[in-house]
Amino acid sequence: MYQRESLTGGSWFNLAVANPLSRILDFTIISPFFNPTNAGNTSYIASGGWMLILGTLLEVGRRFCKWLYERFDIFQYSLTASFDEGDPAYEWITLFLTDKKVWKRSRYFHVTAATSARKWGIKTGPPRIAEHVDCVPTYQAPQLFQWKGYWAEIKRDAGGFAFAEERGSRWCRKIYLTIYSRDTKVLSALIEDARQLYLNLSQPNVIIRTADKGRIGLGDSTWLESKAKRRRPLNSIFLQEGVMESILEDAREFLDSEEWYTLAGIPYRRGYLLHGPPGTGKSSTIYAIAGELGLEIYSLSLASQFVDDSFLQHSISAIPKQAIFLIEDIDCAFPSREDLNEIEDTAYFSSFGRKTKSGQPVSKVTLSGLLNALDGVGSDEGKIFFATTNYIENLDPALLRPGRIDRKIQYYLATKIQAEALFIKFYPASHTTLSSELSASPSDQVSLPEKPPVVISMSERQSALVELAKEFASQIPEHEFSTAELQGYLLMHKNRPERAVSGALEWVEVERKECKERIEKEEERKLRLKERREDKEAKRLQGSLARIGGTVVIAPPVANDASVSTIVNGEPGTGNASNASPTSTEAGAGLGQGISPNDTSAAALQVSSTL
Ligand SMILES: Nc1ncnc2c1ncn2[C@@H]1O[C@H](COP(=O)(O)OP(=O)(O)OP(=O)(O)O)[C@@H](O)[C@H]1O
Repeated sequence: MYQRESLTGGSWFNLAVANPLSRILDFTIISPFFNPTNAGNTSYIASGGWMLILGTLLEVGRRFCKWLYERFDIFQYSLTASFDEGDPAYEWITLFLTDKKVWKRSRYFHVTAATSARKWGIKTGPPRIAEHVDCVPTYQAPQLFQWKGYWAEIKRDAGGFAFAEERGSRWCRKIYLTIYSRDTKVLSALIEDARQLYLNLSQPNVIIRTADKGRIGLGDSTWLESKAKRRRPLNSIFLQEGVMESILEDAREFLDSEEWYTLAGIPYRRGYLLHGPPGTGKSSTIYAIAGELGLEIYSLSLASQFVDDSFLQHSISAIPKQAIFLIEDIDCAFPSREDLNEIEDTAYFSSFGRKTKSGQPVSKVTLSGLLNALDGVGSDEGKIFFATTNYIENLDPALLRPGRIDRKIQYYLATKIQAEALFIKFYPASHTTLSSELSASPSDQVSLPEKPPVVISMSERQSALVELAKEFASQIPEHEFSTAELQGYLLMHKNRPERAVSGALEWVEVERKECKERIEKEEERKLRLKERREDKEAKRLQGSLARIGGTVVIAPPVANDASVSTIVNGEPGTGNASNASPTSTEAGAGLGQGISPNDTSAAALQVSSTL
């Protein structure tokens, strides 16, 4: 009775709405199920029912409003975009925020001294605490700022673990940009503004991105590591005449002809292979071209233990349009037969994966995986593919076919002309002092006669240096040393061009001697490996024959493996007779022991039956 009174008496709500409804409920819906004499209980249940209906109506109303809001854009006054770390757009926006000094009210900063993380060399963050670190605001608390009259807000995720199939988890960072406008063009304009700023600021540098397995995860965020390398002027690289110009022209033409490729139905991509001895300028060429064309480099090492076929596919498809995809030392994925044998014999597992004894990593990428990745969707968007190798002969013809590799450019050891150009570049007249200009220093007293310092004009110094360069070049043998080696030598005499010239002949002799020793050591190593392999094969064969009741006679190695015949006999029914063949390979196969085709020297094993 008390409850009924409290519901029906007193409040405006009960009088105006609840009362009539509860009566209806009382008499039409609920009453038939209860005893009419028990009026107190009935009204309690009726009020509950009414509350239920009211709640339902409110929820339906809320959902309806939400539906209207989402569908008809009535109440929306802002647009929000999110940026994932690892995506190039994330970098554009962080640089934009830094440039707009949005960090001013930030209270949290990330400090880094790692050069790889300090990207543009601009004054990022607050006034620098020290020149040796970068302070970058974390934007963990939302920050409001104005851009071209629009209010915007920035917020960064504190981070969270995102899980990616097969690849474990990574710490995922996002930036949310909310702009208080209903026009998507405003948002696009802001992002374009950020991109332009990024391009302008990074112009003196080439941005090189590398894939990072540690944080690979959802979406396309594979290229998490990036570093900025100072652009290298084209004229600081000395190649055979016209080589640099022709690559550059070809790449420029390619970048300008997207429409032509589309009309012709040809996949819009271009591949270059730079091959030749180490230290001849292959990588330097690529960096210089990237700087000249304003392209970013996405560099992947096939030797990395986390790079397998699916990673390769994923990372190529994550490269944006008009960028350079670079694979250095592409041959490492396809070792020569000799290397394969070595890997087989000596491979060991380190904490960084499988390596040969000499420390050469063994790639997990297969040829078909690489071909698929290069042919796949990801490779079809104006990407320029560059690969370098020291051993073109190890590459499969399938990889070298046009469409995958459109141009092959050979690099050579330095010529005299290159040596001369390098010398001149090394000693610019404006920054070089000739020893004749110096008063003899104590260290020079032994080798140089004491002379009073002389004053010479810049042009005189210039012509003296040109003469020195010619003299230097005349002492360097053609195609014997790489440009990197010559550079290393000149670095030893950075401020003393005359010394560089006078010591060149001696240096050549020393280098030749060291090179000879290196070659001899390498040959010895190969010989030891070969002997060990032959020994192993002999033991394997002996073991097999012992099992089937034969004997093995090991004949001395012969010069021409192919001329050696192997006689295999064994118990009837073991298949030996039918498998007897002139090559040890087949003989081995007949015994159920596979011998690699390269082991023809193992054909020196002559096997005869005791039966
Ligand atoms: N042709 C060249 N002109 C100017 N500098 C060169 C040239 N070749 C090599 N160098 C110098 O030698 C060093 C190594 O060069 P780079 O890495 O480009 O050679 P590479 O052919 O790519 O070697 P590797 O095959 O071992 O990767 C760089 O510092 C570069 O400045």
